[in-house]
Amino acid sequence: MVGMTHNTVAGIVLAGGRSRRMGQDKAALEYEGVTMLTRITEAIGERCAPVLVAAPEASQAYRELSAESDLQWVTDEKDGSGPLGGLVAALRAAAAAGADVAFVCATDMPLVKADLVDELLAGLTPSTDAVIAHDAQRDHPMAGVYRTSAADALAALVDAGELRMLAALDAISTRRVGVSDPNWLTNVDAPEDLHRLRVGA
Ligand SMILES: Nc1nc2c(ncn2[C@@H]2O[C@H](COP(=O)(O)OP(=O)(O)OP(=O)(O)O)[C@@H](O)[C@H]2O)c(=O)[nH]1
Repeated sequence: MVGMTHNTVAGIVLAGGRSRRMGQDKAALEYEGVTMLTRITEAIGERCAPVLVAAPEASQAYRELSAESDLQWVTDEKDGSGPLGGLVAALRAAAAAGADVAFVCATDMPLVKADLVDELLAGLTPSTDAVIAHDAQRDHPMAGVYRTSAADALAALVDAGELRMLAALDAISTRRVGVSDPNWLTNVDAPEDLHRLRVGA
């Protein structure tokens, strides 16, 4: 059955990266006068509760933003385990908050909309652990809905040294779906990406 309803869908923003290509922390970067983190948490907050921000304690985002923030922050269980390690910690926190499913995105996706959450949720079946967005270029594991019950399987991979998101998704039951507006999936890694977005190129 496709199109199940979910009582509680948490939101998870992965925000603990080092932003080396951008040269400054992407969570705190402003787009259209608002920080990326605020834009995204407000957009997904229309559908998701709680909204959790995952970052290692040592990350710039955690050190500089968490104290002043009204958001719920979840620290990675192990530093250096990358987005997958952050996802595991956040899925466990979402489960503890009563959510069976969480929408997951990166903090460098300023065009994420609540409609993306709805479209991915519509693709979740009883036997599916995750539904991720797919476009003509690639799969987008950081635009997906994940069952919180998948946390242990993903944690076992992290413990075994597998930190690649797409490889991890092959170890659980994952569906790929197209979304109606691929712009939602735009991510900005470097200053030129942000420039392109600002000039609408
Ligand atoms: N919680 C958590 N999030 C992470 C971690 N590493 C990356 N992310 C997030 O995952 C998303 C994708 O990260 P990347 O763009 O691949 O890496 P980055 O470190 O942010 O940027 P680069 O240093 O330029 O590679 C971003 O939203 C990051 O903030 C991590 O170790 N923990």
